[in-house]
Amino acid sequence: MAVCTLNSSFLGFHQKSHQPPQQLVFLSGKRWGSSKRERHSSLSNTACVITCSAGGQQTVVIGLAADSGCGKSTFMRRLTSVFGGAAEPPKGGNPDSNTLISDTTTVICLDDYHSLDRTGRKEKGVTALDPKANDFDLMYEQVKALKNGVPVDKPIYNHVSGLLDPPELIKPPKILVIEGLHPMYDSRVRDLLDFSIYLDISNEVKFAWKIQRDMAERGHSLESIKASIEARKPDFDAYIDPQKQYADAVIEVLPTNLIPDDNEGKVLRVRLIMKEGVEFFNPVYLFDEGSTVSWIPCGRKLTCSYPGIKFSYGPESYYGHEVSVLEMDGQFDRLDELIYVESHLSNLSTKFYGEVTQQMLKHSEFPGSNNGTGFFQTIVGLKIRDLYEQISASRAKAPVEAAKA
Ligand SMILES: Nc1ncnc2c1ncn2[C@@H]1O[C@H](COP(=O)(O)OP(=O)(O)OP(=O)(O)O)[C@@H](O)[C@H]1O
Ligand SMILES: O=C(CO)[C@H](O)[C@H](O)COP(=O)(O)O
Repeated sequence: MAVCTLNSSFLGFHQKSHQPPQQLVFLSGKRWGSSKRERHSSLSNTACVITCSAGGQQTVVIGLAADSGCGKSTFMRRLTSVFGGAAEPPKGGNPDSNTLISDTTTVICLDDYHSLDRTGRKEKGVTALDPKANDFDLMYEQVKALKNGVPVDKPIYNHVSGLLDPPELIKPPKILVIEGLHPMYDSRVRDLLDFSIYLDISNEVKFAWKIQRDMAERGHSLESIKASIEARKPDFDAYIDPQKQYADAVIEVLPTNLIPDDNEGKVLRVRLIMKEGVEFFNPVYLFDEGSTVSWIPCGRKLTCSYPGIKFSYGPESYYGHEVSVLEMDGQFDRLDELIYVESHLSNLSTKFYGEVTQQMLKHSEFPGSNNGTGFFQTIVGLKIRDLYEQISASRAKAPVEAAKA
């Protein structure tokens, strides 16, 4: 049975009114809708669009939370690559759009829901991390509309000018990724997520990455970088960091334990924390599911230079949830040898032997490709593809089952 939605006013779904689009719903060829709605629809001057999906298929919504400069864009590039095809900003749109669209995925940046522009935040003395600087009502309404197959006019926060630009039209994709500071902050938005990820970069590592990027690419001084991190910290602790308790998967990035008192931040210890009992998500395991394992793979099949590589795996508790944790400390010398590690991991959701290694080799120039950040981001990308395929299959089956009953 097809479920079709006639949306008569998506172009009028403006940020000020916060009104969801008018809809007429057709089920099995019958039309369901109040006469008031029909009147509104027929009188409307706005453009119409019919979104129709076989089997009531909905958009799968993924949330990715992290502080600024913590690798969200890099992760998104790895994720879209798993689905094939390039991700690009909307064609012919605002050149400063933050949106990336590929055949399967649309990634929207939640900075677009800043309700205060740069000047407004300065005047009110709030940071972009403060919920007061963001419009969660609109975020909720628009993510819900997209999930239900209805296009929206999403605002754009322009990072170049610091202003709110006119909105851009976003059509419902197969997979919608909402990435940014607050995808799990508002419980209404959180409840719309089919899967959520938190990139948890420790302060030491965040500092090292920010210095590397902002000094080299943006011409900031060391002092100004330090000041900006310090200024954001109280709001980060209050509003961003607590979201990790809700995440289905957390990628935690810490300084290495392999070099005593290391303060260079080059060698990393990365932990993939995977919640147990999440529908359509089976945590990855090393050797034996549920056991506690420590593994040093360096030797004949994996080249390691100082300080080597150490993997660990086992069950833990995280904010009161049962989780499985896979940890990698150290870095790879040769990416083609990663196949050796991959072959010892199970539940990877790959479509063929060596797919993780292939993805890693394809993007060897991305930051984190020689350590657990790139490795685990790639694995999470494959798990999201699997989750999407399972959700789609179960939704396609549901109406058939209902029709049989
Ligand atoms: N895994 C990694 N290993 C080393 N450095 C990294 C890694 N991921 C990101 N970085 C560093 O952090 C910078 C920011 O990465 P990226 O653009 O992916 O983050 P972001 O969260 O999207 O940032 P923003 O929100 O500020 O746009 C990169 O230019 C790089 O210097
Ligand atoms: O934390 C951020 C999210 O990426 C930005 O700092 C926030 O969007 C504010 O932007 P700008 O730096 O343009 O004032």
